[in-house]
Amino acid sequence: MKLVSLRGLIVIPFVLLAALAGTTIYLFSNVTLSNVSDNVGLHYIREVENRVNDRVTAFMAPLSILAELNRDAITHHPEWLDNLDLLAGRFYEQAIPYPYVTFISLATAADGRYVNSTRAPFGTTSHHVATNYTSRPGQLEAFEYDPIHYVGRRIESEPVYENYDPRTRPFYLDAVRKGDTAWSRITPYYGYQSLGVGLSVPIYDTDRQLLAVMATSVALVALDSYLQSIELVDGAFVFLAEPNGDLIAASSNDPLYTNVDGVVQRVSLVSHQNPILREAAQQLEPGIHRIEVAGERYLYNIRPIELPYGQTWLIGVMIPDAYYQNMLSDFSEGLLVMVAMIFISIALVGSLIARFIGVPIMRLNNAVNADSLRQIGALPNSLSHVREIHSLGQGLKGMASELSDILQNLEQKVAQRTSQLKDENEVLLEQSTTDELTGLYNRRGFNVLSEQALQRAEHDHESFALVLCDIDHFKHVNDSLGHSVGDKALHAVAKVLKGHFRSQDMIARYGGEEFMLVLVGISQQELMERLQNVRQTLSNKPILQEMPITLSFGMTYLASIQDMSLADLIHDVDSKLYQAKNTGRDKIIF
Ligand SMILES: Nc1nc2c(ncn2[C@@H]2O[C@H](COP(=O)(O)OP(=O)(O)OP(=O)(O)O)[C@@H](O)[C@H]2O)c(=O)[nH]1
Repeated sequence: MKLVSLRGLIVIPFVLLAALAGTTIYLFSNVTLSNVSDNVGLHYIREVENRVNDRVTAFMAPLSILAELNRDAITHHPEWLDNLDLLAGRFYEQAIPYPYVTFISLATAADGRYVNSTRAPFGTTSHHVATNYTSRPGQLEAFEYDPIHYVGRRIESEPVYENYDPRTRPFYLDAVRKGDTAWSRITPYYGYQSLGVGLSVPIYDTDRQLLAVMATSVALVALDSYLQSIELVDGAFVFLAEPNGDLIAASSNDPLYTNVDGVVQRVSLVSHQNPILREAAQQLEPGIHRIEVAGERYLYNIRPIELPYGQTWLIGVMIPDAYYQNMLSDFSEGLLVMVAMIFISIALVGSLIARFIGVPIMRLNNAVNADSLRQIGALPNSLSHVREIHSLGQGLKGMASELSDILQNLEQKVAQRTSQLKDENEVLLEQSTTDELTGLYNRRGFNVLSEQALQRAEHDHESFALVLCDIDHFKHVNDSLGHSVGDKALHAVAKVLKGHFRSQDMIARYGGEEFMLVLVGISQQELMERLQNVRQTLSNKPILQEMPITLSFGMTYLASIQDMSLADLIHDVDSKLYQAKNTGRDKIIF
């Protein structure tokens, strides 16, 4: 089973969570920002377009209003055509509210009479009327407006045109050709720095006979001034153009037409000196476009303006991406900081949780796994501020303290019990190696100690002697005096033997009435002396009054151990004892 550390379990998910949250917020916000920025750009474009659209629509409205107003009036009052002076006054007064309306004119179809209200494109200073019938037919002259007679004093400074037949003029021909209201081409006014456009209306009688053509025109310089007056963001453009790309007005202060040697040519977007407008000319379909010029990207929209009588103009607005990207860059930076803060906060919370939970639990874990109750006892009382962990720590400390006491008691008891067992073992060992009747070692005692004695002698280069002695005719003692007397005799013999040997010498009851002596580091002479003394004592101080007790001895003596096994030695003393028994008893054979 793969194990995971608690700290890792807390920190890693938190860090992953923080990274996930941060990335999600960042990506989501970036997408949102991107949408917002596009929307900001579009919103800006729409705003400009709406303003231009409203302005153009409002600016151009008088043309159709005046055209329709006069067409309807004259259609219903064809008799007015008999006195064109009345119309001179009417046209002059109609032009007053509209400073950019340059001409309101009328030409009769039958005889080519012509009357107009004329004004320079830039204001009211030279507003007057003109006719081609006042002095003599066909002579076009300018007159001051007279509020009573309408056609007042002739203006000497204005030129006079002979044989002026309006029916040959484009405004007249356009209307007649179309048979309905017609727009004129946009052309510059002669002698004025302004483009102009006109609307001409054929007026018919009830039999659809052409009575007259009424026309009106407006100077477009105001639209150009208006576009230049709009406060645009840096690098932005607004233009008003015809669908073929010919410019009508633009926010840049460039000429809208050229006049080379009297040849007038409109400036078109397609051949404009500004590369951005040239690029814009490639996409004149209504809608949103993206263009790029010299590494600068633009959001660009074309919106058609539908004027009356089938005329369409285009409004183009371009704004550089940098505009709204700059606007939003501060927000993006703020967003980055915010994302970083969220990331750091979540990671910090994870670390704090890891610290408040993970660290104390790790300390608990280390203490518990240290194989020492003392480590648990040494844990601080304020292990953690988390209640459950604090409680766990306290509980473990309590358990450790209790266990420590129990162990201490247990150790004491074990020590006591061990000591007792040791004593008991010693007693048992002694009992198991001691002959009950004589108090000497028994056969088991002999087996254990004789081997040790042999090794000690070999190690210390000491002499080693083995003596086996047997009570003579002991069966006779038992048989004649009884077993209890026999036992008493055995006990007495043992006592005699003990009395004649050193404390380090081992004396064992080897068989029923057989005794084995093991002696290390004793001279053969001394040994012999001691054995003789035993015989002497038994002889001098009889154990039993009824009969003497004698012993037969088999003895083997080694001044140094030379590859002799104990079994060999025992066998040797046993044969010698047998020899003593067979040769009269009460003797020592060695
Ligand atoms: N009372 C008493 N008799 C014992 C004890 N152990 C052995 N005996 C007796 O010792 C006698 C030994 O007899 P034997 O082996 O014939 O030897 P013996 O009569 O001493 O003859 P030799 O050894 O040849 O001199 C037996 O009668 C045993 O019953 C004991 O613990 N108490």
